[in-house]
Amino acid sequence: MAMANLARKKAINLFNNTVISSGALRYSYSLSSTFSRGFASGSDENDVVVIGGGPGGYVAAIKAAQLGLKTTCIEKRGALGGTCLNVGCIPSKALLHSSHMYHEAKTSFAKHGVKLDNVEIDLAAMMGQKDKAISTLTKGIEGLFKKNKVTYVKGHGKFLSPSEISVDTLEGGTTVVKGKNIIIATGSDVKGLPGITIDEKRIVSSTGALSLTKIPKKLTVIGAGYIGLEMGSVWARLGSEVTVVEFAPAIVPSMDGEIRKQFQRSLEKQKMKFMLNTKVVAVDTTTDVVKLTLEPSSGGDQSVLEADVVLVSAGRNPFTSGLGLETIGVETDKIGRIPVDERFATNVNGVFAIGDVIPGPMLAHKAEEDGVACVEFIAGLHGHVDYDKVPGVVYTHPEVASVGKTEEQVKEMGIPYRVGKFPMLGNSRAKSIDDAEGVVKIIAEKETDKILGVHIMCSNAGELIHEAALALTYGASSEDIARTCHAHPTLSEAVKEAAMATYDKAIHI
Ligand SMILES: Cc1cc2nc3c(=O)[nH]c(=O)nc-3n(C[C@H](O)[C@H](O)[C@H](O)COP(=O)(O)OP(=O)(O)OC[C@H]3O[C@@H](n4cnc5c(N)ncnc54)[C@H](O)[C@@H]3O)c2cc1C
Ligand SMILES: NC(=O)c1ccc[n+]([C@@H]2O[C@H](COP(=O)([O-])OP(=O)(O)OC[C@H]3O[C@@H](n4cnc5c(N)ncnc54)[C@H](O)[C@@H]3O)[C@@H](O)[C@H]2O)c1
Repeated sequence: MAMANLARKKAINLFNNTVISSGALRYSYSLSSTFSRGFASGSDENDVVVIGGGPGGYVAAIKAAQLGLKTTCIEKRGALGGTCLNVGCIPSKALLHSSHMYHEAKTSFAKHGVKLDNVEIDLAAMMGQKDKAISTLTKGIEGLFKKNKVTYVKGHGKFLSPSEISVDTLEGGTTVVKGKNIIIATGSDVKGLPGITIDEKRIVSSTGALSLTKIPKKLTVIGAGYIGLEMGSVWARLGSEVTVVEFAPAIVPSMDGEIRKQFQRSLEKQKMKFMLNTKVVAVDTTTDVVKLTLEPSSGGDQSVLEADVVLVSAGRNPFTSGLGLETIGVETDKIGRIPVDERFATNVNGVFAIGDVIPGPMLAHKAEEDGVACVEFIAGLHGHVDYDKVPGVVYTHPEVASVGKTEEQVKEMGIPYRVGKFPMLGNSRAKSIDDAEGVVKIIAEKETDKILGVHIMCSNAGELIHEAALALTYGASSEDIARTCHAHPTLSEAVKEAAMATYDKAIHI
């Protein structure tokens, strides 16, 4: 999927040859026939119809409208923003923040000379603050649609033909929306596990875990990935005894091994328990407590674990149910994803797909990048997304953020490399705020010093990682970062020091 730099340069040359006018960029649609079915001439036909109003879909719709294309977005949930805004990124970050404040008030404020009596949780108020954040943001996107003249159709869309979508509208009735180009941005849904029925009360998906009305005494999490660790952290901070059952031998299997070990130790200090190499083989909900039968991943003696609530967070599946893909012949792969080419085109002419429904990391910012690039291709321009440089962040405390290759991947590729590390204990800002857990790790090619991967565990790692993402995007060396002046005292200085340690020596350790 990633477009090579060479292809990008070619694209820019093509762009320069065709569309620059008086110093301003004017978009020429002369190339569009190569990429799409062209553009609408009739009054009721759209240039672009987007099915799904999540981060992939709504961003694609706004960008298409900004490029001068007549655009409609169809969304069935009655609110824009998709999984991310309604039941994903935003509510989880709201609860992570609120629960962190509670935990800090209970465990750290006194050290800073702030004394409070009887710190209490008002769970309803906490949920209320989360809900307010969601509704403000979803209304904000509706405002952006109006500003950019995107038509918003509320309802469930289904293909009648490659250029016609039948919509069962939320207000009742059916309407047909026509488009020269259709973008499928229908996202993903929780992956269920055999024999486990999600009721969103005692056996919950992330959606249920974001809206519990009572703090469970015992919470069992199935899957030590992004959702399990973030939602596990929320409820552990609020007082639940959290046990995470993970099939693989490690938490977040995609993470750099060294960082992952430190991360697990940190979560264990926060009283989260881990049962690795373990699978759930049966769940019994017939009594007051849920009983999970566990077994080693490779088979062996069984044991029983009791919980009040069980969170199923073992991954997500692409969502295309009821979309009528079979009517128009859009192909899907073994796990239901829609394969696309480098222009996000499916096997059916004029039908494109982006975001969680296609292969690649299931992340909101990746879906947004897909959306922009896809409509740029439709408009006859050249989009660009490099999946190797998509940052990933686990928003626990400390946060863990990474971009580029892990040390294990670099080793496997046989590239000679150097590693530079800097512990947060050597960072004056982290020490001054008494939040110095973690490390910055940089991996660079030995011969050229070009940065291959950056892994950060610390408070605000999710903000710090973007310096590294930019460095990777522009092919920077560790010396480039090390010689860039960083403001003092900041957590970012740890990135500079790790870069110094990569090509030479750090100062403050
Ligand atoms: C608990 C949780 C936390 C997360 N946290 C983060 C995070 O912190 N950072 C991050 O980057 N990612 C996070 N994610 C992942 C992120 O939410 C997804 O990667 C992102 O939402 C994908 O965007 P999308 O536009 O492809 O799909 P979605 O956001 O899933 O949107 C698809 C939309 O299409 C609509 N739709 C589906 N079928 C139809 C149809 N036939 N007609 C009309 N509408 C339809 C759906 O209702 C939905 O609103 C999180 C996910 C979860 C579950
Ligand atoms: N901060 C973020 O960016 C963020 C937050 C939440 C979700 N997300 C996205 O949402 C997606 C889904 O999140 P997720 O946490 O459900 O998936 P995940 O892929 O991150 O983790 C799933 C985990 O479950 C384990 N697993 C799978 N089957 C199992 C089984 N039968 N028993 C025990 N463990 C099992 C896997 O080994 C893996 O570690 C992720 O791909 C992620 O991209 C991102």
